[in-house]
Amino acid sequence: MASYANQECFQSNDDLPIVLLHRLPSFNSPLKDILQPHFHLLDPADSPEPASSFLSCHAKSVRALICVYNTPLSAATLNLLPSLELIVAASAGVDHIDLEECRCRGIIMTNASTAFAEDAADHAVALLIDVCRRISTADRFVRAGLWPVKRDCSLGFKMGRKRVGIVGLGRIGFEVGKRLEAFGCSIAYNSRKKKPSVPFSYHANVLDLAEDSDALILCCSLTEQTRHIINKDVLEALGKEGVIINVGRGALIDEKVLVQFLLRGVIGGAGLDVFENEPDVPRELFELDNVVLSPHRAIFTSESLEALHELVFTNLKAFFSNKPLQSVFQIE
Ligand SMILES: O=CC(=O)O
Repeated sequence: MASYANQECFQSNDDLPIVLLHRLPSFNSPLKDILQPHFHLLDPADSPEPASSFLSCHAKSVRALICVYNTPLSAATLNLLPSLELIVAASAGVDHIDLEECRCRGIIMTNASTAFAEDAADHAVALLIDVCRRISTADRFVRAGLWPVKRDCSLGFKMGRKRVGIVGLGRIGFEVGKRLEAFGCSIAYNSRKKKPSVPFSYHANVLDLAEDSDALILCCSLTEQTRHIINKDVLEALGKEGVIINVGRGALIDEKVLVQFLLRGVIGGAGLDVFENEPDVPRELFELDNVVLSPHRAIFTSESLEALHELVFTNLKAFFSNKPLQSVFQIE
């Protein structure tokens, strides 16, 4: 359990560095209590004014902003904050933030990948095991009362010793690789650059990676370069026993093609935590036993939220004391 004891003693709100909150969902509400003694928090949600006039009124004083979960942060909102220097993204993915605007203005960004990596990786591996071993299907079978009346003879696939390709070897991807190595899988990856000192083999493009893999696990960020990185050709290369797992963002995959390929048996199965138009999930997938679905919850454990709150606190403290930040997201 982290300690947030007051390291400095402030007399009033006027002494505190000002931090703006951008739409805090209820599961992050402890964050407010953690930050309140150390920062003067501005939360447009607490004000009767419309968010834009609230922002213009406080604009000059705001140097740091916390952007929670996936609420869009557009150039128009950023333009209301001319003094902004730091965005603390309380998410691993930052595709909801106008990165181009941040890059032009030299705004620094931190994200939550260090806090979320282990739990997101556990979820990716759980989806892979579930797709291969049909655990959710077996659960539905038992709950439907079918066991006493018929035998479940559907065969799954062995997961150990498979060739797994990881797309995006950031913190989450690396944790996935570590876990699957312990299952005897051979691990390869694709990312923008080959990583020095990583024990996994590198493929410079996703198509080659898919050709050499029994399962692909998507852990990369969604950017203009990675949108639909998993297209018809990549899925065909993965092949009819191949499995795809996505804990990154839905739009990494051309979802219409994926659905067609699953229905026609062009690929072997999918474990999906994220979708192109959340919370809409293509209904055709509901009938398929080789597909496991979860509602964008790979990072949701109480421990990872606790780690997130600690990371947000640490980064804000470091920023206002001119110390190095953790988990800086490189905007390219
Ligand atoms: O999907 C969750 C995140 O990006 O943190």
